[in-house]
Amino acid sequence: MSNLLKGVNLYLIGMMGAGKTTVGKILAYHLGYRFLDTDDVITQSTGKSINQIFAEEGEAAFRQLESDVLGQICAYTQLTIATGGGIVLRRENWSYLHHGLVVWLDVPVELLYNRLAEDTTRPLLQDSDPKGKLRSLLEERTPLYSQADLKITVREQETPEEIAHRVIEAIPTVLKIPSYPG
Ligand SMILES: Nc1ncnc2c1ncn2[C@@H]1O[C@H](COP(=O)(O)OP(=O)(O)OP(=O)(O)O)[C@@H](O)[C@H]1O
Ligand SMILES: O=C(O)C1=C[C@@H](O)[C@@H](O)[C@H](O)C1
Ligand SMILES: [Mg+2]
Repeated sequence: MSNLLKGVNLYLIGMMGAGKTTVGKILAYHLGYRFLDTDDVITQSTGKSINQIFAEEGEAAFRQLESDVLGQICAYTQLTIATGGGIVLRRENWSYLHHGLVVWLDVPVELLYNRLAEDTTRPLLQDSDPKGKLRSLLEERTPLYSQADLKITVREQETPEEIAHRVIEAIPTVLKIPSYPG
């Protein structure tokens, strides 16, 4: 299985709560890849939670950190990377993402909401209408997520293992094998 992607990085994109972190760890295991999460790299390198960064420095500063981290990560190979839900917002991030294979975990708003209802770690959901916020973010970002190489539409009740399995099955249909001159 570790040969499937020939070292090409796999980037998971999608909304908050889509399962990028959860499914990404399973995919990394099956692919024989290392796992990285851009949100975790940011919190570890700054020593601050994402809530804290948003509150103290603002979203724009967080987005800059996110681009910096992505720029560093894409120099490596054999990684499965769970990205932050908003990574798709900056055009420059796509030049990094497209070094690898980009998989969009597309999850209906109802399911996202059920998963995140009790969660206070997503600053953008600290809203009087979190479901409405999820809906408007998804609407705004759908054209961006659609730039992924692969879209996996997640069904209710589908386990992270099942989703990871579907991603692995679909990879050969969209493979990007590095080409070497000569
Ligand atoms: N297939 C699934 N079935 C049930 N629960 C799931 C599934 N995938 C993820 N979850 C749960 O949903 C929550 C959000 O998942 P996760 O943190 O992996 O999402 P994420 O896409 O990484 O979100 P973020 O962009 O905010 O980092 C977690 O509590 C996780 O356990
Ligand atoms: O969807 C988003 O904009 C975000 C998702 C999370 O992964 C974090 O990156 C942060 O909470 C912002
Ligand atoms: Mg995550």
